[in-house]
Amino acid sequence: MTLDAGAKPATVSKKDATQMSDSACPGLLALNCGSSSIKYAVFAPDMRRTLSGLVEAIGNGQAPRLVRPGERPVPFGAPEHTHKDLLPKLIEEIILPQAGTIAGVGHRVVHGGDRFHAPVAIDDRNRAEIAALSPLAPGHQPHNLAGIDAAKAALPGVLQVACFDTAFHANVPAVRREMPLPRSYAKQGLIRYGFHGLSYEHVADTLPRLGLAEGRVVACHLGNGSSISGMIDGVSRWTSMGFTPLDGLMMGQRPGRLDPGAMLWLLEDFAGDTAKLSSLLYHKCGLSGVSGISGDMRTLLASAESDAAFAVEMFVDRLVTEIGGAAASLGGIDALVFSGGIGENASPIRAMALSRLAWLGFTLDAAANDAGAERLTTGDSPRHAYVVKADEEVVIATAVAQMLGQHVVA
Ligand SMILES: Nc1ncnc2c1ncn2[C@@H]1O[C@H](COP(=O)(O)OP(=O)(O)O)[C@@H](O)[C@H]1O
Ligand SMILES: CC(=O)OP(=O)(O)O
Ligand SMILES: [Mg+2]
Repeated sequence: MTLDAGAKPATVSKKDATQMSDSACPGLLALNCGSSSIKYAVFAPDMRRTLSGLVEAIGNGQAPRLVRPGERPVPFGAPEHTHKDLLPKLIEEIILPQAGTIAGVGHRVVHGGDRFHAPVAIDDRNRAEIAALSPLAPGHQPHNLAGIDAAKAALPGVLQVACFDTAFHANVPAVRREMPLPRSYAKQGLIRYGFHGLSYEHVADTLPRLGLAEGRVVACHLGNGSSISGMIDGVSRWTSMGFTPLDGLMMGQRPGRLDPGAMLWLLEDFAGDTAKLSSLLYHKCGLSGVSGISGDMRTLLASAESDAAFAVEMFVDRLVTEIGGAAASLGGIDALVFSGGIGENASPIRAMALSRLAWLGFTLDAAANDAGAERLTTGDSPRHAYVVKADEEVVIATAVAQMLGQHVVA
């Protein structure tokens, strides 16, 4: 990740950092406000994680839960509570009492538009620019701003850094970034930005350890929001998401790719009420709308209802279709990566997808998949599939450390 400001990072060795006392080593707080969750982590300057947790199931009709490593989930707020309601309490009552001194806070910001291609220190001017992008990510950007405001109120004067989900996809070639519209629209910024870039950056950082520093990798971030990144040598060259996080795969509440004619028909059906159409597309479609039961993959996999099975089947069908599209666009595929809450945990989804991808050279190792192993394919499989645990937080904290001039060498 490169820096927007021309800061020259000083280098702190991991050994030096671990020899300092905690008070001499103020921490870095990473906040990841997603569509249905708030993930947090505090890191020491050597990128050791000293605290982490999440609040999940926000805005899905259930009571949100606070989940901390090694502890039972506990209710945290009421079903009607939004990210904005929960963030001050989370930061002031849960995170800060255990975090020690905080030197900087980094935030996931879903949309950077054509303005932000690298992390920036947040000031009033660029906060306003981030806010102006809210209509392009209404299910995310307001939550990201709520995180920025809550952290600023709790930690006045502390550096706040915005890290953009869109930045990773800046190298997608124009022929895939632009849409088949009159090109004047692309000049106005109506292009495919792609999202989940912080998660894909972590995947790209992990590829060398898997022996995949070079080659064509299709990475699937499957969470409440889901997308695919087609990478060549760790650089994004294809994305399933578009101008907004509505495009591409079927998601928890969002439909993914739709016939534009269907949108026109819906808009007429809603008598031109775009707010009503937006609410349908961001909150009432996908797994939730199709099943009529839940947008939560755990619930659907545990259900005996045929509508749950139908929604799951549609999710997998869309997934393998987009993986095939990414592979065709990259000119082939050398490896597949699953990440995100579904990608990491839902072994039946991975099994269904990999079984249907045998034609691309993936031979499922059912026992490894069921056991949650890192490699999901047999030793003699022509191509391999892996699980990489999503970690947007370490990418965010690294950007904050660099902004503070602490480039840690492990
Ligand atoms: N053990 C599991 N089995 C199946 N699905 C799971 C499991 N754990 C989490 N998930 C699914 O992961 C999704 C949430 O993914 P996550 O990446 O945490 O969300 P977010 O996009 O809000 O960050 C939900 O659909 C949830 O049901
Ligand atoms: C961009 C996006 O869909 O994010 P999330 O997975 O947090 O909904
Ligand atoms: Mg997510």
